[in-house]
Amino acid sequence: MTFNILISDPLSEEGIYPLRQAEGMNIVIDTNSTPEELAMKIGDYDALLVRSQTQVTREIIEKGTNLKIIGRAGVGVDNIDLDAATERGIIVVNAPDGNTNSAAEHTMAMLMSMARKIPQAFNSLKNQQWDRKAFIGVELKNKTLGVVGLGRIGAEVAARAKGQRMNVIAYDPFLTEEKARKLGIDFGSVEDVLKAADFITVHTPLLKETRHLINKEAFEIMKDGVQIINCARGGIIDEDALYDAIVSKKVAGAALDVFEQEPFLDHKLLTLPEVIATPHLGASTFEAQESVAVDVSIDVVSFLNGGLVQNPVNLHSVSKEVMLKIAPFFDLSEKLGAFLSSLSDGVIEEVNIFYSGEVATNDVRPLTRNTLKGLLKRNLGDHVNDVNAKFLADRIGIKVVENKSSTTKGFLNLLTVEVKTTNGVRRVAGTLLNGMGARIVKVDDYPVDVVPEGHLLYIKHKDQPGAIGRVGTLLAKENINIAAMQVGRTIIGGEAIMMLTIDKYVDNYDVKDLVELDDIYEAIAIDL
Ligand SMILES: NC(=O)c1ccc[n+]([C@@H]2O[C@H](COP(=O)([O-])OP(=O)(O)OC[C@H]3O[C@@H](n4cnc5c(N)ncnc54)[C@H](O)[C@@H]3O)[C@@H](O)[C@H]2O)c1
Ligand SMILES: O=C(O)[C@H](O)COP(=O)(O)O
Repeated sequence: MTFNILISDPLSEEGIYPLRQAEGMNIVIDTNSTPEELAMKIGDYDALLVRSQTQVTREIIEKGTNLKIIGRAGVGVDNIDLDAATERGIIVVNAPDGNTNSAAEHTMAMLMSMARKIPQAFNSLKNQQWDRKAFIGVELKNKTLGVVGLGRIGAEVAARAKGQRMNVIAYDPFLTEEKARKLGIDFGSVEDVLKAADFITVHTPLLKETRHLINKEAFEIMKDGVQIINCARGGIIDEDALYDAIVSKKVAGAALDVFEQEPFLDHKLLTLPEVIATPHLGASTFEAQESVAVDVSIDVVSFLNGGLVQNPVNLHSVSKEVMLKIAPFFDLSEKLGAFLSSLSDGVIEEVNIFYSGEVATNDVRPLTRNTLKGLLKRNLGDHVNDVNAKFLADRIGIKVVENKSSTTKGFLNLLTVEVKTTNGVRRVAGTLLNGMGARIVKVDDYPVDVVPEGHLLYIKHKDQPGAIGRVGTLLAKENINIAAMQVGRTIIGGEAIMMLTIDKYVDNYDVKDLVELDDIYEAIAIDL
């Protein structure tokens, strides 16, 4: 059997050796097609290998009628429509580790070049100027580097910065005090990091939560003369806000490898002498390119030959028998995890999942992985799936405990998820109502009956007349329409919760005024 493989971005020739030497692989390298041309020819291929340039859109995927696997030779999969691939049963694999070192080294190169104005000085020299006054830099030693996102690359950058005798302070939703102590760095909230740092480097994925994480308000709380680096993803920093912050002299320098729109030839940030930039070169080393190409090539060969893959991004690996019995709970389990990721704050230390009733008589591990997927996705992004969710939880150091009991607890089946964080314990329970779909039936100790979908608002308040009215009036003022409402309490006159379904997406900032109202204790936006 012969498989047709299309490589549509430049990959290392050494790196695709596993593909070249495998039997039955017909490899076509075509890195010049327009999106329209790619859409025309993709139907002939079993596998597509890309970097970040090829946009693997829904249209391309839908035209890929023979496509079985998409390999991303790198980390970010934001150029691939994962939903479309999953819907079409196409597995997406990436190479998450192969370019970590190169991206970290590039970040350090940008940091040092920026601090010592090396690109600007070089340009001046090339223009036949011997100018020693215009390019006075600053030392890194004893300065503070703020790292936002301490994953693979962020942690490598932090280690290197310590080698430069810098102090490092980091924020990552999965960073605990103990982990920070082991790494010899400080930890704090995003605000702590932004306030303390002389240099700030971002290393998060680009997600709804991280888009414009560094915005006008963030610049305002930073030190005067702060310098910023982005070697992660364009869009984490609001480019207009960065421009204004540089012009107003709040920010003394910016080093950018990635941009909101790529590629480009003209960019207003590049008109500023304080900005240095590279055209998305973080992973562009011989070593990284060979390594990521080897990793995806091995996975492509293995998958096409019916084997396992090392780095699945969207694979749902559930056996048919298990699938038949537990598939109805898949969506609910993910929603319970997602619900708790918004409800709980602090660093997650432990997840307890209680299965009771009939469902508990099955192998529920795929449901547990799906719950973890829901829980982790908000911070780790779309590459978390039911296959890699447990692996990621283990890597982060989250203890996961499955508890099973065939006792029914009032429902035929009940899934209860409990998350222990550094700030306490939160719990949510859900079930499937015969013919009526999924319901959340308990939040912490409060009984409710909520459809787990759309935009929800959790509000904790005192159980007394007027609370609902005050909340309704304030939401009306903000033009937030309430579609459904549930109130739950354990004792009359004690604490109670409201669960609202609202018509539009809001974040916690949008509803922060609710907790200023009398007897309203907590207001949390939950997007399912
Ligand atoms: N410039 C390049 O060529 C290049 C090369 C490789 C990777 N990247 C990009 O670098 C970034 C990091 O890659 P990685 O391999 O280290 O990923 P990773 O998944 O190992 O780490 C990302 C970290 O960001 C954290 N995070 C998520 N939301 C956050 C938030 N709101 N605030 C703070 N932290 C948050 C996560 O908890 C995680 O620890 C990605 O965007 C990736 O696409 C760029
Ligand atoms: O996400 C990544 O791996 C990097 O952004 C590298 O992208 P590239 O493969 O296009 O260089």
